[in-house]
Amino acid sequence: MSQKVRKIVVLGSRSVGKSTLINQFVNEFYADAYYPTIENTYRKNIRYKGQDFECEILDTAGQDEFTPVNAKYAVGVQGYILVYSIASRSSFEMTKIVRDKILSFTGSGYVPVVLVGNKSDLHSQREVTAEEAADLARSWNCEAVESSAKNNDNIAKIFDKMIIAIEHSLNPPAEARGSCVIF
Ligand SMILES: Nc1nc2c(ncn2[C@@H]2O[C@H](COP(=O)(O)OP(=O)(O)OP(=O)(O)O)[C@@H](O)[C@H]2O)c(=O)[nH]1
Repeated sequence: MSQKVRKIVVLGSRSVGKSTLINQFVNEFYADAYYPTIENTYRKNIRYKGQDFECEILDTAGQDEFTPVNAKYAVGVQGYILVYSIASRSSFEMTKIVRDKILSFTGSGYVPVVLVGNKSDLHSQREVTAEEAADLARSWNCEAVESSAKNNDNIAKIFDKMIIAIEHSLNPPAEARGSCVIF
């Protein structure tokens, strides 16, 4: 069966673990060292419902409120993984700013997103509850996942949920498409 290509962009504040979680997923590799990313593309196949998806995953430099969303992060992109650290409220707030920028750049009211609270191993430093992340995700009509790239906890789940969200957006159920009845 032919492979479908899915382009996914990973965005979020600096040092929340974007590169680390991608490396855990793609290369099963974890490093404690921190090297700020400029930009990197990774590839990995994901199998979902008997279909293979060739995922192109774009790792980006940490965002702040002044970082523009450029065409690279929008043209041909089907889904976004927005990452914050559960130990950083400001990084959680940044996911809202980044999503708003994507919506205004693409001129759409909805984009497939998985909201990821990484560093879930840092229990004693937690600043963002799982409930408020779930509430935010619900308001975006998307899913929230807490992960630890350090412990390889829930990393594959992030990408599974991303593929599901993209497939739903490309093939919405009939009622969401506004089905008609022919007599
Ligand atoms: N405790 C803990 N540390 C993590 C986790 N994920 C990443 N880190 C650490 O956090 C630091 C930053 O990780 P990166 O993956 O480089 O973060 P980034 O978001 O790609 O950073 P930028 O390239 O600046 O945007 C590194 O020292 C990682 O080892 C995690 O799940 N738990």
